[in-house]
Amino acid sequence: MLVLQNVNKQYSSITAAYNQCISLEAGNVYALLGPNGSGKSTFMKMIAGLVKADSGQIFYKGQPLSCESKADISYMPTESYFYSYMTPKDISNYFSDFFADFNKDRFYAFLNDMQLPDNLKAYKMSTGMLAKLKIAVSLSRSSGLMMLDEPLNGIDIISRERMAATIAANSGPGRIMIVSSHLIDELEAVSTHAIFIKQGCIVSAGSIEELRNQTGLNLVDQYKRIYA
Ligand SMILES: Nc1ncnc2c1ncn2[C@@H]1O[C@H](COP(=O)(O)OP(=O)(O)OP(=O)(O)O)[C@@H](O)[C@H]1O
Repeated sequence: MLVLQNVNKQYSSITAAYNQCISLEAGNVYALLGPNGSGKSTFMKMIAGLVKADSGQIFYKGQPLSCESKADISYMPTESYFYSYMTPKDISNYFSDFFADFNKDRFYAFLNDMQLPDNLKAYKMSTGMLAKLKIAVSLSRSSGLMMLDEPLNGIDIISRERMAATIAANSGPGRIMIVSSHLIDELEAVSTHAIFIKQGCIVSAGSIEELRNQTGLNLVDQYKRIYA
């Protein structure tokens, strides 16, 4: 459903050369793993069309990326992107104006589940509340390809497990979910596949079960073996 062929992005500090063909299938949750600066966000931003690859090609549902395909692809950045004066209620109006697939009922159900008030301005929210709000906004769209960049950052340990489970519960047969995180334990519990990135290159990828069988290690120990 999503194919990257020899995609390459050159920055002065690093060449992100995802120098192989990788294919991602609907129904799966991909844990995108790697240390700081390894190229996880760049990988997602190229798929979202926010960073232009210098070479290589990206195909979504059999077609090169286009305006139509981008309408079905969502990317949640690491940073908070809300206007400080907006409440969740304002944010739901704002996003439903921007995105035809934004479902307000689903958004309010997430607010309720996450115990976020709909009338509190963003500047009054804690880091964790803003992180949950970003997840609520992202999951309220019906994109076929959903990418969440470090969604668990700033969320307390109890809520984190719930948030990870909520993300996994919103994957499905018609959707590819790609989630980056340094919280590998939480992510392993809810992912079907893992992609390890090192200095801009994919160094290992596959289903979590396959990778466990091949290496005899859980994801944390595979991570240590690759990067330590
Ligand atoms: N706009 C940019 N201009 C120049 N270099 C950039 C730019 N964006 C990213 N980079 C470089 O590309 C490399 C990969 O960055 P990226 O943000 O993709 O890493 P990451 O794996 O998401 O890191 P982290 O875990 O810290 O978020 C880094 O060396 C970074 O400095």
